[in-house]
Amino acid sequence: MNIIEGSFQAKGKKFAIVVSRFNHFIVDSLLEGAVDALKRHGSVNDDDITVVRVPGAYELPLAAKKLAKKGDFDAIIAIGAVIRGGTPHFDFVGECNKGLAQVCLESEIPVSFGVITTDSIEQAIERVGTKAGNKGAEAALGALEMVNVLSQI
Ligand SMILES: Nc1c(NC[C@H](O)[C@H](O)[C@H](O)CO)[nH]c(=O)[nH]c1=O
Ligand SMILES: CC(=O)[C@@H](O)COP(=O)(O)O
Repeated sequence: MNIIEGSFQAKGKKFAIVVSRFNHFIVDSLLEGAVDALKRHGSVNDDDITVVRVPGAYELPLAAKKLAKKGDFDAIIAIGAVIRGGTPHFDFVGECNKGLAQVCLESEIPVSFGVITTDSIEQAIERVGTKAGNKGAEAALGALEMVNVLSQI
């Protein structure tokens, strides 16, 4: 039986992190977790990490598409925090995953999903490094593994 699975090792590989500024007090911790994971687990050089900031989660897919089209990156990590408010706006902004998945499939470049969608600030805080881990780091680990897996297919 042949099994293809990836390690996290990615020295020399290039990563773009597209990060939304909305809820920056949360997103900053997601970004920190993602960069830490790339460096500590992937041995990725600082110069091989590019951070692109956009206003909000709604803008993540367009920035990811432009980055994928440049062809300079082995993977893209999308980081954001969509926190439910008092209107259905959450339901629309949170759908940025559909655009990100489309970029991933069309470009055949891994676009990992580090956008948290929570009903409360407390839930968001739990997902940036307290009770529920750091979702930015998780997204980075997913990108590291996919770069390796795709290189073996
Ligand atoms: N409410 C949140 C937003 N809203 C802003 C949109 O993402 C977008 O930037 C705006 O509609 C202009 O096009 N964005 C988040 O990332 N998180 C939110 O909770
Ligand atoms: C996720 C959102 O768009 C949200 O922050 C907007 O808040 P509101 O629904 O109260 O306008």
